[in-house]
Amino acid sequence: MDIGIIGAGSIGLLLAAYLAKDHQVTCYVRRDEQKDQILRKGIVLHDSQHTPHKSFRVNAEKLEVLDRHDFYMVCVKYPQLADVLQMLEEKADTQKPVLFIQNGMAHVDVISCMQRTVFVAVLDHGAKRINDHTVIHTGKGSVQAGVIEKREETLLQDMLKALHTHEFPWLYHDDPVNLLKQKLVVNAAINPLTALFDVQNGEILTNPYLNHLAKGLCEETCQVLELEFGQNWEYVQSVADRTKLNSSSMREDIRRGKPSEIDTISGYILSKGSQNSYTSFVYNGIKAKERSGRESFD
Ligand SMILES: NC(=O)C1=CN([C@@H]2O[C@H](COP(=O)(O)OP(=O)(O)OC[C@H]3O[C@@H](n4cnc5c(N)ncnc54)[C@H](OP(=O)(O)O)[C@@H]3O)[C@@H](O)[C@H]2O)C=CC1
Ligand SMILES: CC(C)(CO)C(=O)C(=O)O
Repeated sequence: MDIGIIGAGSIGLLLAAYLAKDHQVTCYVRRDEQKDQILRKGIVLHDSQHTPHKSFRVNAEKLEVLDRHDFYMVCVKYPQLADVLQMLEEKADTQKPVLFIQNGMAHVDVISCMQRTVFVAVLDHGAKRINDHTVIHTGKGSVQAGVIEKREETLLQDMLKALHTHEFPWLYHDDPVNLLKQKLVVNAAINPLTALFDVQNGEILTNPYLNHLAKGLCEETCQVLELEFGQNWEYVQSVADRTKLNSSSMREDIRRGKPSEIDTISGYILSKGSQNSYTSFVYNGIKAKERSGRESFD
């Protein structure tokens, strides 16, 4: 298949490296330096500490020259999604499907209104970009994708069969919105707290005050999403334990002065419910951090 991957950060580079083995891949980036690095050196993938790294040849282009492909995959973070959607509307082949892999849920409302075939996916891979053309596969998992419109099921299933390998599984899920909801509970309870208090994920379990706040966030999120609390709170705690030494993506964004995904995580919950005092506090707290970060760069 001929695949266009938009955004070559941790996830875009990871997908591009694995797909390049069997498919023709073009990475769309926004900086000339990144385009040059990928074209000159290929994508370097470190998939474990014990195997030598491998390099994969892919094409690279600036997003402004977005071309025709069989399948588009959007791998930018939520704050950059609006620019990409505009470019897709203007330049991408309207007959070809687009897969969105963002965390959070605010994008679902937006993409559901697009006049084209859209799919959503949830990844449980861990990936970390170490430079413009190198990515470490920090945690192996799968990509689970599903449709928004039932009538597009067969098309997606056929495409996933073409992408799937034992080494890097691409799986069909018949209720992707539910998967996104479960992931949203984890991100809503862990990400803003770890960013506000500048702690690793494990502190949610070991600091009783943070544990109390995380539980409150989890309760509010489950209520808005109409999910059972007990099971989801267990899940949040198991993820915090499994990733106890990780620094959450929101903490990293705030530390680097980059816009976070707060609007599609806590912001989405606030947009759907009214009595959410814990969520409102962390939402405004992260917004305040983003604002002060920006002022210090001005
Ligand atoms: N990392 C992970 O392990 C996981 C991430 N996710 C989700 O996947 C999504 C992507 O995450 P991740 O890869 O970590 O994010 P990154 O920040 O690493 O990558 C985003 C990339 O998008 C690029 N980008 C931004 N705007 C544009 C644009 N207009 N045109 C072209 N490229 C653009 C950025 O370019 P530049 O380098 O120039 O800033 C960057 O390379 C997020 O929603 C995240 O929540 C989900 C599961 C796991
Ligand atoms: C699961 C968790 C919290 C792992 O750090 C994550 O998804 C993130 O940081 O965005």
